[in-house]
Amino acid sequence: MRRKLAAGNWKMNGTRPALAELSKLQTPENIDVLICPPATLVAQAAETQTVAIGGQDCHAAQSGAHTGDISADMLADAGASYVITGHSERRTDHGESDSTIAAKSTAAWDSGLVAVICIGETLAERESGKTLEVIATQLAGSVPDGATGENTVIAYEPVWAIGTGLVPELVQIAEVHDFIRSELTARFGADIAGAIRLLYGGSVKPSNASEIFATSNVDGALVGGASLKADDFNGIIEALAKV
Ligand SMILES: O=C(CO)COP(=O)(O)O
Repeated sequence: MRRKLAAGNWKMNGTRPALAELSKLQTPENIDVLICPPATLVAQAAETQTVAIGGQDCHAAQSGAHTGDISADMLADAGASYVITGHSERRTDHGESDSTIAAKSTAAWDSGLVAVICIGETLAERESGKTLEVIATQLAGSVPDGATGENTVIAYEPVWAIGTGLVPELVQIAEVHDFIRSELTARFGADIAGAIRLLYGGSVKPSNASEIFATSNVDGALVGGASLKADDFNGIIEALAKV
C-alpha cells in the first residue's frame, strides 16, 4: 500500500513568524505530512520536527560557482528530506527543461532526498488534445532511470489549475493519474510503478479535497495557497487521513 502524502508548497511566501503554523498542523499516523517552505526557513522549520520538510528546488550540482543556487546536499544538511523538482513555475520562470529536472532529481537522490517531480499541461495543450502526449514526454524526460517508491513522488499539476481556483473534472484527474501509472509500469515494472506516489496539485482546498482524494490513483496532494495557513491545510490533512 502506498502511504498517502499531504504536501504543502509555500512558494515565495513566509518569513520566520510563519513557522508558527507548522506546530499547529495535524500529523495523523496513517499519512505523511510535508511542508516545503522558502529556502531561508528550511533549517529552522526542520528543527521544529513536527512535519517533514522539503526544499522547493535544488541545483543539479552539489557545490560550485552557481551564485544564488542551493544544492541538494545543502538542503539535506539543513534537515530537509524531500525536494520539489520541475515545478511549472520553475519551468516557466527559469526555463527549466525536462533534462535539467532529471539532473536535479538525480542530485536529490544522491543526497538522500525524495524528489517530488512535477509535470502538467498548459491550458493550450489541454484544449488542443495534447495532455497525455505532454505528460508522457515530461515523464520520460524528467524522471531519471532508477526511480523507486522510496526516492520519487510524481505530482500532476495542470498549469491552468495552479492558483486559479479551476480544478479539472474528476474524470480528467483520473485519466491522467491512471495514464501516469501505466507509463511508469511500462518503464519500471509493476512493483516499482505501484509504489510511486502520485499527487494531484492545483487549487486543492478543504472543500474539494475529499472528492479529489477518492479519485483513481491519487495518493495525496501538492498544495500551494491552502498550505499557508494551518487551519486550511489541516482540513486537507484530515480529508486525506480519512481515505
Ligand atoms: O502549484 C501548486 C503547488 O505546487 C498548487 O498551487 P495552488 O494550490 O495555490 O493552486
